[in-house]
Amino acid sequence: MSNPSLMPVEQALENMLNTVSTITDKETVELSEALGRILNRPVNSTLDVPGYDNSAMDGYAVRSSEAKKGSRLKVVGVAAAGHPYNDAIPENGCVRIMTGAPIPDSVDAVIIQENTEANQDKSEITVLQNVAESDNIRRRGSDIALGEEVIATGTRLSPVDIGLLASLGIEEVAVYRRPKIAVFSTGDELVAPGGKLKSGQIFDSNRYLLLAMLEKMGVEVVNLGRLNDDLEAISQALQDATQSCDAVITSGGVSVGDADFTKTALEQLGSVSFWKVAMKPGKPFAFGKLKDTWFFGLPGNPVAAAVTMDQLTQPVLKHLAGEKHISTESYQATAAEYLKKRPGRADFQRGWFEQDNNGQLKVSSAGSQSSAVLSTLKRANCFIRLEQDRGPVNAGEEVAILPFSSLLR
Ligand SMILES: Nc1nc2c(c(=O)[nH]1)N[C@H]1C(S)=C(S)[C@@H](COP(=O)(O)OP(=O)(O)OC[C@H]3O[C@@H](n4cnc5c(N)ncnc54)[C@H](O)[C@@H]3O)O[C@H]1N2
Ligand code: MOO
Repeated sequence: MSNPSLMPVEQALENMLNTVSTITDKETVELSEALGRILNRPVNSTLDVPGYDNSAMDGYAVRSSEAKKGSRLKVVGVAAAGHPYNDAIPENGCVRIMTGAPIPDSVDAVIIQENTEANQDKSEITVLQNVAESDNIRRRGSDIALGEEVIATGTRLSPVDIGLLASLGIEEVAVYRRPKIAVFSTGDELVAPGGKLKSGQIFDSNRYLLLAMLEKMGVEVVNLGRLNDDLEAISQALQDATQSCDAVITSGGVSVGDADFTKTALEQLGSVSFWKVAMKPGKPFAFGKLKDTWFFGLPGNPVAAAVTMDQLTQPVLKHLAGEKHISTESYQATAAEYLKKRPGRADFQRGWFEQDNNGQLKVSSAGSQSSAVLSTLKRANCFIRLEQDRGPVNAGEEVAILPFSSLLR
């Protein structure tokens, strides 16, 4: 059933991830510039968080042994966030305390305001309920302890990470240099958007799609434009890209047609590790190297270019960029309809999934699965991932769905 000249998707990914090594250069960036950057070494806390025992509630700081139901305590002072109470507290005394305020010495609990009754001038309270030691106290270091690792190497910094770093007072972080990735498209028929189409011409959509996906990845992009189906021009562009780029991504010209020169150019100048993957769309994907620059030859059909960028190239570029913990979200969903599928290649069908009234995930086809039809990629919110050797899917069968990654949204 399988075509031996096509490499299974998992093997293609493994091959690339084992071949490509992570960038070694690092740099220091300020916190305000760090969003989406990848941490080059772990961040350990230089503080205890919280930095001191403090109150979780508005109420009264008390000695739990004295604050028994019915007992009366004298209010000897006030502690608020930013305004600690530093004096001694006499026997059967307590301190009015606000949320976030440091816990004064010699008390061990906070009784919430609702469990007390204050006299007219609020100089005394009556305890309405017992309180136990440590009640309503947020202990020093209970969130993060001094020295604890808070963010691991290889983490792509999220807004939450940025907030966490700020809470620790960290203003600079060590990150990997961003990879520099060149993109060009090939095809005599291609016209840049804004131009005028002559007979037999189409607009170059792939380059814009790929550049946008790369921008979302946070890499440095180099737009090398559109090239004619010309071996010399393509060879020159590939050589130019090796001067300064970590990787070059092309679209088109990797199939078997008379004008498919990209792969030929790479074979002459560098080396092709593999060509043709058992996936649909995306079969004529090529991977190789040109001097120190990695090469990803994506197919020309727009959906095949998008799928191979998302499913094959993205994980490898993340690895190149230093990102660890690269995972793909995948769920089981019930096929709402019959899905065509032939054994031989793993399908990444464009689907639309949603939850039905019972909370069950249902998925249906987004329409045409032709790799030339970009509009159904727009109408989809997931890929329906069907294994290489399986046949069609009947309505009601369970299938794997991959909700679109941030690159496609
Ligand atoms: N005899 C065979 N023919 C084809 C095979 C095959 O195995 N045997 N594979 C098919 C598959 S699968 C795909 S996908 C395409 C990929 O071909 P290429 O990568 O060589 O791409 P082109 O031939 O240059 O173009 C294919 C198609 O895509 C359009 N295109 C190209 N670049 C762009 C762009 N930047 N923006 C928008 N559209 C683009 C191009 O006009 C063609 O229509 O080959 C099949 N053929
Ligand atoms: O990559 Mo092609 O899509 O399978 O037409």
